[in-house]
Amino acid sequence: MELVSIVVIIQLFFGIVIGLYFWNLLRNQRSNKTSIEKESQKEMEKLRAMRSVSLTAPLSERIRPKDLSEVIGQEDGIQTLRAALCNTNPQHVIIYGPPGIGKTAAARLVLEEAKKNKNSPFKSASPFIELDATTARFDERGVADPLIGSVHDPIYQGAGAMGQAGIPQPKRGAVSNAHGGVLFIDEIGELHPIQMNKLLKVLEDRKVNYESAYYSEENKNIPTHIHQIFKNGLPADFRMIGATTRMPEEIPPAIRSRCLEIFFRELEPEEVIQVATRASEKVNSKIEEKALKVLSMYARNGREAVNIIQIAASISKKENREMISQGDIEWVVDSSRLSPRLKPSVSKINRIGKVNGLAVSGPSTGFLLEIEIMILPTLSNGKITITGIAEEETIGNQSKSIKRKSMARGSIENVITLLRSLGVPAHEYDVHVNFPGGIPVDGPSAGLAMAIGIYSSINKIPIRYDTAMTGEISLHGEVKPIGGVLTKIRAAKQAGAKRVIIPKANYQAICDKITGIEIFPVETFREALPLAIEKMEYRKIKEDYESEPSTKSI
Ligand SMILES: Nc1ncnc2c1ncn2[C@@H]1O[C@H](COP(=O)(O)OP(=O)(O)OP(=O)(O)O)[C@@H](O)[C@H]1O
Repeated sequence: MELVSIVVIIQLFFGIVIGLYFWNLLRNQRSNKTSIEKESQKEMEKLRAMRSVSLTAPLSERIRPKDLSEVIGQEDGIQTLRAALCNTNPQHVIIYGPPGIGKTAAARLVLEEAKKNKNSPFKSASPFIELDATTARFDERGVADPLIGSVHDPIYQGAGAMGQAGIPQPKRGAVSNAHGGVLFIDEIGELHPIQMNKLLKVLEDRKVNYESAYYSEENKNIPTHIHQIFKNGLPADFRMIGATTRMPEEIPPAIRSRCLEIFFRELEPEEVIQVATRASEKVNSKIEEKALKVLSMYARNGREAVNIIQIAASISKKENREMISQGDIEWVVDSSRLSPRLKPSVSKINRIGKVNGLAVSGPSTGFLLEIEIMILPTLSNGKITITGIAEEETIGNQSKSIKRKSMARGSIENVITLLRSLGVPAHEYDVHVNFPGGIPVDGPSAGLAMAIGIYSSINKIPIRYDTAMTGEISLHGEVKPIGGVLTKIRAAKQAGAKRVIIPKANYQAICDKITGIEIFPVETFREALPLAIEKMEYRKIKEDYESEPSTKSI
């Protein structure tokens, strides 16, 4: 009897101990939970307080165009963008252009425009997902990849309840979030080559395939949706809009070949004025006309124009003035150390050995380039000196590039041979060609201008100051096509040229849309010459070299 009561007492004792242990555990859990909740409440308070504070949005955001028609100066680019995306079969596109000219603004608006077409595959709920390639870094082990997505394997911290159960969890990337809509990749040229290759695969397959060493088809713990994703991939059917300030050659050909390429151009001073005027209206300020003029000399793009207005408006308001003055703009320009827009203009007189060439820098910025040529009787077989141009240039892209000697020298040699074949004794002179201004020039497209310049110097015939020209020249005097012709024509017009000579092979009907400048498409040097030099003098030259037998092939 006594033994029984001892056993009961012991059982009771252990029962109480175990009970106390679990009770304590439960209490700890509860107090843990309450302290987590308390902590969370405190953080929520802080979050609410943070959310209640907001500075005003930058002006460039507030005046961001709300409709494609509000994007100034990019009519051609936008027309192509519409053609690419607002139809029954939208295409992937890449938009090239310098910074701050409306690429992002247009990309953000085109999906909304496309949705208005009832035959468009985009639906009202189609998403627009934006990703900045400069910050879309990924982890090589595949733990995190904001573009493609990744798999959280059970070993990773934060894998949660599923992780504890040994379940790998696929995490969506931007390509899947954009499913059924548009994925906008800003600065696509900065994407890491590995991400670029993965992106290509997704564009091809229209889905993302995930892999994990922790995935097993037999694992019954894994939920059906995860089995589905590992077996069939995650849908990623979208249209991509890439934007870049890089040159097309710097973008991998594989991605370029899948996209329609669209070029946005630098804004002209009058267009910068339009953006600035809208910006000043938005901040309820008026602006002097002279102030706008100064602004357009310094702001290279829409974003710069808006930023200048924002600061100038706050100066004028601080001084209780409604009007932004020329002085306000000058102050901003000076304190921001802005240098004036490079704005070469044609000279006012016809000159010997001075010719208006045309160059393109970046994807779509054109320049007028006054090429200077000086000749001196040679001391030893005709020396060629070139200044103002890189002696060596790099061609290719990020993954593969080669360096080569500047093509300008080869181009001048061609020109000299051509002139000699025309009976012009170019070899009897030392020729010095100078490209002032440090503008990057590609040698071949300045061929025609150099030929005209050397011809003018040797024959002492002035070149027309109102005429600009571009074109590669062959040994037989043919004017060969070059790149960026529309940009160059616009640059010629901007610089005050009234006439421009271009290769006939570059002429397109679209050239006629550019008003205020006469365009002369030519096939040969012989056609270009009378257009480029003073009329009176041409008659004489014509007589001279028509007597030369070697000109027949020209
Ligand atoms: N063509 C334009 N028409 C109207 N506003 C413009 C234009 N270009 C720029 N802006 C103004 O400048 C701001 C910046 O433009 P946006 O971001 O579209 O330029 P971006 O070409 O995408 O530049 P980045 O390459 O630097 O991203 C816009 O919010 C708008 O206020």
